[in-house]
Amino acid sequence: METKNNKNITTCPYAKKCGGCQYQGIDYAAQLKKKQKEMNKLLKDFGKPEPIIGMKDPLHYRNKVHAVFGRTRKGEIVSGTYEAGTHKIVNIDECMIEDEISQSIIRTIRGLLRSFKIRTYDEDTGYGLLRHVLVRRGFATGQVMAVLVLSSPILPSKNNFVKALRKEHPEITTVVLNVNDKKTSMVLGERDIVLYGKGYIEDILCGCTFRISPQSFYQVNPVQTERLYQTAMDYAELTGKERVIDAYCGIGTIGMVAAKKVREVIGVELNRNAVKDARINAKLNQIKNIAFYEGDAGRFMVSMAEEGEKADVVFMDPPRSGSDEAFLSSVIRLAPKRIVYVSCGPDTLARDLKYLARNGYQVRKMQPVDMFGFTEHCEMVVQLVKKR
Ligand SMILES: C[S@@+](CC[C@H](N)C(=O)[O-])C[C@H]1O[C@@H](n2cnc3c(N)ncnc32)[C@H](O)[C@@H]1O
Repeated sequence: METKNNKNITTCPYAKKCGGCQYQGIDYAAQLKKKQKEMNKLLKDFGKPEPIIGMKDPLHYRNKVHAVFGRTRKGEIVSGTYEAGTHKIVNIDECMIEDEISQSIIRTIRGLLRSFKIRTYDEDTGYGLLRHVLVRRGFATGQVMAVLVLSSPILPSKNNFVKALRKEHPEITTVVLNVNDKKTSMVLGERDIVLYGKGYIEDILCGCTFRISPQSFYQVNPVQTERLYQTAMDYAELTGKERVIDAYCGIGTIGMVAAKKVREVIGVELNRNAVKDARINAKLNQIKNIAFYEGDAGRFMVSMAEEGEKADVVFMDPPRSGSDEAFLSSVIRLAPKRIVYVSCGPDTLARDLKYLARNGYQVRKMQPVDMFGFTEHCEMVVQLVKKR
């Protein structure tokens, strides 16, 4: 596989079965053109998006690698991804967009299973232990977290297993056992048991240090995330006096990057573990003008609007499904001067922009950022300003 930006890149051998990279075999410059065209078309009612910010190196950018484990009919242990639209596992040795160190950790785990007599989980029968492995690496800190998702809290010979794993990969700084004993397509269960290290990793973005727990959301492409957040800060036009809301805040990244430039930040997030990380992150970075609330962003905004609260700037970064009417209608009541909408779902972004444009906001700037090379996905940052 070629590693440079604009050369033709040979197609990944798993491309068809995996289905994760829709732009396989397409030159990176041509991928960017396709995304630009797509964004221009989708968002044409609101103006013309800026030229897309592409990656310097579009390979191995993902800091999070997930592999599902199972067996073939012949009893061979396999790990990789589900074949598109099925529950058949495609055994993957190498992926061109995932972090290489994390991939090699997953291969090592696959190799260790037999000698430790660890059975992979069978979805149909419910027997077996190892369901998934998730590896996350802090690109700036080098810290690595391996999460073993098991159907039971008991991993036989766990200390020796961790020792054998760390012997091959001394770069691993923490190992967590996640218990998922439900018949579900969700990867992670609710309970985490720390087998080694601190149970989380840290990474650095835009000069702030962030603690990331197994269950918390963290952007998968940290190099482009810095450019994304920088654009979001520029679009917020902060002067130091603002009261800012960071909605759908995850571990508090956007709010904390903004905190140095504003009077006060309020963050809201649904995931309890992410809120816990966010609060610790504020302390870690000695940021005192920020507070985090756990809950649904829509409900939180409704209650703020009912209490007659105001905000100067609202950052919103919802999941791919976008925001909801409770949230959007309350934002309108809070009447911020600017809304900075960060989106990984351009279709739902277009839907939500339509609502905001009908209710007193004007789209001023739109910046596509490529966070997901080789896939059809595109991240967007949009600046909306309140009409006079
Ligand atoms: C795309 S992530 C963005 C997180 C963060 N802004 C960042 O850049 O890392 C979306 C976040 O919204 C959270 N979320 C999903 N539904 C939510 C809801 N109804 N209310 C509040 N947060 C929600 C998710 O847990 C996730 O952390």
